[in-house]
Amino acid sequence: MALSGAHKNRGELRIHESLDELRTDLADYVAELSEASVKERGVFAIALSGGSLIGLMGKLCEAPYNKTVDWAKWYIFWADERVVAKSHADSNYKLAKDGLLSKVPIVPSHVHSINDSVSAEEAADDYEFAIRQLVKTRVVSVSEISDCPKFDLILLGLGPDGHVASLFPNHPALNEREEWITFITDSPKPPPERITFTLPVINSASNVAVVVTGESKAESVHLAIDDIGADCPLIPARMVQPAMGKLVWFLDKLAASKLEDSNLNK
Ligand SMILES: O=C1O[C@H](COP(=O)(O)O)[C@@H](O)[C@H](O)[C@H]1O
Repeated sequence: MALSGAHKNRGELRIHESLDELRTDLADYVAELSEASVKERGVFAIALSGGSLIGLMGKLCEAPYNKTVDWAKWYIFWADERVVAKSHADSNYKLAKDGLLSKVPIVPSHVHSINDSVSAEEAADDYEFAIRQLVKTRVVSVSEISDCPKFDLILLGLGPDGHVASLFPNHPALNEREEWITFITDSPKPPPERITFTLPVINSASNVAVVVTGESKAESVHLAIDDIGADCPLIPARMVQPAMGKLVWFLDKLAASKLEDSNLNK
């Protein structure tokens, strides 16, 4: 790891010299959380995002992880999904299926993807209902301080505009406090129709990791993490603040290039 650091409110920073190093650290991190969760609860409830994240998780399909991780105990969810057919190139499910899930022995019935044959609103309702059933059976545990599900791990990417999951800057979905899953039909990034975990669900997780690479995201990383005063734009990534859980940022050098030195152990 090139640098590490910690911001008092905004989590642990892991900054990597190369993408290869980041991929290995991310695979180690996910494998360790999986092992701890299976030991404690018998299952590992993990929520994925789309975008560049899945490619960065690729090492999990390789030795030693493909053999050592207890894949049969994994339950897979999506922190956000585009409301398109599962075979569509824009589908976050398809991305994860092709890049990860088809390469490791996941139990097919443990893969909880959205209903893609209904409207975005119905897909969000259906997904929340499905998660509520899994909370009842303790596949997903429940937060001690809210009525929200407590995922063992939520993995997020970051858009150059500061969006996480499908929570976009200045969008009303950011204010949703009642629903676990909400929907949007006007995403500024195509495709327009999406469902997304709400901030209360993200912030109820036991662990949240935000995985960010590339210079185009450096400004958003700075705005999400650094202390930049009251008049700074409140981008969605800055609102990711797990109440009881642990937040870790996996960054490459380019994504970290605008971070203030005071956050880094140099
Ligand atoms: O639209 C989305 O974008 C973000 C970021 O994607 P990236 O390719 O820039 O890493 C992603 O995390 C989210 O799941 C996806 O729906």
